[in-house]
Amino acid sequence: MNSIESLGLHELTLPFGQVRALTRTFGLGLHLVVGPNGIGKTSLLRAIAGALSPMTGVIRLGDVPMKRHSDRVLLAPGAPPAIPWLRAGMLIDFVTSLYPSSRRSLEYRTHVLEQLHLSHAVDAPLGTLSAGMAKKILLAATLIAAPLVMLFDEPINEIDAASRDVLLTLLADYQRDRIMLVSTHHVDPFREVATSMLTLGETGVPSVS
Ligand SMILES: Nc1ncnc2c1ncn2[C@@H]1O[C@H](COP(=O)(O)OP(=O)(O)OP(=O)(O)O)[C@@H](O)[C@H]1O
Repeated sequence: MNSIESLGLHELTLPFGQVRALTRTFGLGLHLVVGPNGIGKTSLLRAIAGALSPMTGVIRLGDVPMKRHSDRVLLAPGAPPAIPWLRAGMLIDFVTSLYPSSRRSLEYRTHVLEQLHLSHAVDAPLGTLSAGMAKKILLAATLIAAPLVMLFDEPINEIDAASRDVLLTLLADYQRDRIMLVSTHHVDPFREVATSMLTLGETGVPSVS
């Protein structure tokens, strides 16, 4: 699978956690990354996003090193940047402005914000948002920027059940034309939408569906 629509990890070893000589290919769809605390799930997502340099190994999108495709990958991190005065909507608009070739329409932006009950939160400074609202802002920015590779670090931590269901629906809409990696400790909510599951710290790589 060497088309642009495949994300390949080749003998990847990371400086933190226990990712050692990991080889794996992800196609279109949603892939779970699971494993115990500290094993290296976040580090793996950060490496794919270009925020952490591997010790050894290569990450490729199709045949090309991922670092030459920085406009095609975005990580929704676990927590917002420490810029408390920044209005949430400005963060969304700045992030999405970096993805001109993939970002979605204003109608979709409005749809996502309404569905996640964020319409009023966009005017609030990040530092005044609850953890759950801040998490939803980060998720919304990624969903609206919509690059080929979307990475979500523990996306359903902190968010309420209704928002979780909305998020799962929004993610399902991208199953056919995006490569999504989701790190999580909660597999069950994703069973319907997940294509595969990578379990770090185990030799086997069980399939979800
Ligand atoms: N910048 C850093 N400097 C030093 N150690 C780090 C750094 N980033 C991560 N680590 C360490 O690397 C290990 C893996 O961290 P990582 O956050 O990737 O794990 P994780 O699997 O996502 O854990 P959790 O499930 O608790 O979120 C941890 O022991 C962590 O303390």
